[in-house]
Amino acid sequence: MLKKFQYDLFVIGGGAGGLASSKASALLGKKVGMADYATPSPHATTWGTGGTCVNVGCVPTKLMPFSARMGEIRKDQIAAGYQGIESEGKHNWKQLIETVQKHIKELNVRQESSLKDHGIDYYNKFAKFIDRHTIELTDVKGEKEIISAKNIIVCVGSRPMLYQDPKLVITSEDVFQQTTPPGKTLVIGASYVGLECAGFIHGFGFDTTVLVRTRVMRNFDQEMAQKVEGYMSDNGIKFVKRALLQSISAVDNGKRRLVKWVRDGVVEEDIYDTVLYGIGRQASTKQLNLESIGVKIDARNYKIMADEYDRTTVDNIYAIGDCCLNRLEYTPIAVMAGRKLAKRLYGDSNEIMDYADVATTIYTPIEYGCIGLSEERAQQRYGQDGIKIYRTHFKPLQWSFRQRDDAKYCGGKLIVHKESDRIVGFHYVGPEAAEVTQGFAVAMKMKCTKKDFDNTVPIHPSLAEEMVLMK
Ligand SMILES: Cc1cc2nc3c(=O)[nH]c(=O)nc-3n(C[C@H](O)[C@H](O)[C@H](O)COP(=O)(O)OP(=O)(O)OC[C@H]3O[C@@H](n4cnc5c(N)ncnc54)[C@H](O)[C@@H]3O)c2cc1C
Ligand SMILES: NC(=O)c1ccc[n+]([C@@H]2O[C@H](COP(=O)([O-])OP(=O)(O)OC[C@H]3O[C@@H](n4cnc5c(N)ncnc54)[C@H](O)[C@@H]3O)[C@@H](O)[C@H]2O)c1
Repeated sequence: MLKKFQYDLFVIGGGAGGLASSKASALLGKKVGMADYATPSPHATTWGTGGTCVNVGCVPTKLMPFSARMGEIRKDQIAAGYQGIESEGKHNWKQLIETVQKHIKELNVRQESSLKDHGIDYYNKFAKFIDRHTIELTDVKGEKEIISAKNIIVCVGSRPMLYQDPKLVITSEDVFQQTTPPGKTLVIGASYVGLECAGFIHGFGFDTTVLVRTRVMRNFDQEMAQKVEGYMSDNGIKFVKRALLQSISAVDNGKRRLVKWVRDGVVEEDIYDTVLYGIGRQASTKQLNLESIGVKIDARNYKIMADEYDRTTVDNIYAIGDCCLNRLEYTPIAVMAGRKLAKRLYGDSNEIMDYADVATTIYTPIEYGCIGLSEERAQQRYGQDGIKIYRTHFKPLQWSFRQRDDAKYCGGKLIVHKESDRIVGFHYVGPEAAEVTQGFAVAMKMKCTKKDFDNTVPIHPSLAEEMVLMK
């Protein structure tokens, strides 16, 4: 019998969700194709296979803070008796970028060979719908080809939101590739991207200011947000709060940026070498032709409307990851959603994603990890009398080598629903927040109670100190 479609499944987007769903489908015996194409940023930055996380997201944003911390550790090494490192030393930004990019290139190659190993046809081409089963693919030279598929998964992710003068401002997409040091930097936005970038730029010794429209980390537990902000500002990062950006213009023969903002009705200004936007992201769905084939997208942010089974409004088209409405924008979420979707489509599973109690970490100079509700949200849900808060403050053992006044910002908080004794919020500010929070994520998934927590024996006395106080 003549096969009607070239592919059982075609995946648009080769990021976290695309790689996971295409490989899982191929392992279940399906003929799979995948297109991935990074449209250049306004600064002509582009990248290879693997999507946001590998190229311009998790991987570089974690390598940079780790690298920045190495400078900090130098001071501890001296106190711990290491010799010959007394000089402050200079940091070479270009060397750092080359090292980070080398690692990313290795990941790109690994991704491509893994696709080959799975028998997946990979197209480094921009995809656009012609109809619900037909896709036009365009390569970098503008050459086109058409493919057809029975099912299609859209996981095109998102790109940084650009506000004023994109040519005068860089984003998280550009900063990891530019070999010239950022110099004096203004970061606009004070959530994940803004604070992580401000943290590592300052960590490498550059004068750094964060322009904050409302509050720092406004969607997070505010007590914890104040700890992160306090630590960062005690260490020299400046915060300009309740400030509305007014204009950005090129000065000094185009080399620097004059930025004006309004605060308390007064216009203030300063000149920076670099201005970086970290003001959120927008789904990359605009040029996909989705609406004309019947796939509904949200008019405000162009996100695809998909149900709990990841079905769009067209029955052979599915959507996962950052391009979907009301999804958490994290790599492991896109990966898990992709695998589960493949197993529902081609395996015997009916399992859907559970988005409750997902752990997250912001890799700020002092890391913050959390799971579940903030104190503010818990109060809204259960009322002020319906919850009990347990707090701890501690000095991390590894910070004992020298006097650190900023240790006061380390701390944690458990939010407990009084009636059921269930822990509904976990918050931690301190070293290795990602690892600590990850460990607790399982307990939260198992609907751990405060009593379970009290009965858990810690691994190490220093952890005991951190945890006992929460009891
Ligand atoms: C700076 C930064 C740091 C981050 N750090 C973390 C972190 O520490 N932990 C974490 O969990 N998450 C982190 N994230 C979020 C994480 O990167 C995303 O949630 C994840 O990449 C989403 O995966 P995705 O598959 O939905 O989309 P993406 O990874 O964005 O992949 C989409 C792919 O589709 C391609 N594409 C788009 N349109 C087309 C088209 N028409 N044709 C062909 N290809 C197309 C894109 O170029 C891209 O390669 C970070 C994000 C950023 C920006
Ligand atoms: N560690 C991690 O897991 C990690 C790291 C980076 C990014 N991410 C993911 O990427 C997504 C995007 O992160 P993000 O930080 O870009 O977006 P975000 O939506 O989390 O925060 C954007 C911030 O910019 C502010 N803002 C918006 N417009 C502004 C303006 N004109 N002027 C000043 N401030 C403005 C907002 O108030 C908000 O605080 C997040 O949802 C997150 O899930 C995750």
